[in-house]
Amino acid sequence: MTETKIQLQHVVKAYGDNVVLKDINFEIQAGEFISFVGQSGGGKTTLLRLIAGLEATNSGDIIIAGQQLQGQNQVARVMFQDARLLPWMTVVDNLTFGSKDAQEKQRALALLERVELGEKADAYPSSLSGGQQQRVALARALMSDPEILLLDEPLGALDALTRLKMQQLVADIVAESNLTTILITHDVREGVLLADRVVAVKDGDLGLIVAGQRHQTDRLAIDQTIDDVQNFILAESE
Ligand SMILES: Nc1ncnc2c1ncn2[C@@H]1O[C@H](COP(=O)(O)OP(=O)(O)OP(=O)(O)O)[C@@H](O)[C@H]1O
Repeated sequence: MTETKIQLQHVVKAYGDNVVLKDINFEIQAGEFISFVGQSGGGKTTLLRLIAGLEATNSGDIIIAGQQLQGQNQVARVMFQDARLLPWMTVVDNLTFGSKDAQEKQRALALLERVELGEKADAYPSSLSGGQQQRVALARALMSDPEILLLDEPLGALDALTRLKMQQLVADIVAESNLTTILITHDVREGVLLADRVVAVKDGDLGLIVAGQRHQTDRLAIDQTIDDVQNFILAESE
């Protein structure tokens, strides 16, 4: 039986007169991978911040595993476009925040191995490439064994090849851990390839929801879905 992990019920968010999210109703099942795509300013990041509990709704409810969200979402972790590592701490200390606890350090080292950065545990962030820093950020996000992973354009600043490799790593780790995942991306292809469902967020609404291509290899179907989503985004932006 599937468990509903995230429920958005009549969610409204405004900044002053600017109504950013109008009346959002959406459910995400445990283990699902959802991509939010759409043009800048559509409200994607705002939606993610509400689910993370970093901001409050004006009205409506956010329910996490059956419980109304109040304050910060304790079972979710967010990964941003920039890695936000602490420059004065080594890579492993960025995961443990300098804790001397042996088990915690063990877990951090295992996660660094998982993101293929075991040999960089004692390095400082400034000696790492952008892609490596994002892998550290991913490992750090996993330290608390979250149930929900919120990805706010985490691959946006990477070069094309590094980005493809990171997409695969994210897909593998999410699948292994059965994480419920939301990805915000401007890259419709990325959103379609990684997700179970793709949501085009437009003018404060969830305008189009289509099946993504996670676990699928039918190139024609993938290309068709990408076209459909791109056409929708462009058509709506007149
Ligand atoms: N803290 C804030 N105060 C005032 N307005 C805000 C705030 N955060 C977001 N907004 C406004 O909310 C709207 C939606 O922003 P949001 O960042 O959610 O869009 P987005 O779809 O994620 O865009 P992008 O893809 O560029 O990140 C924009 O008009 C933005 O100016």
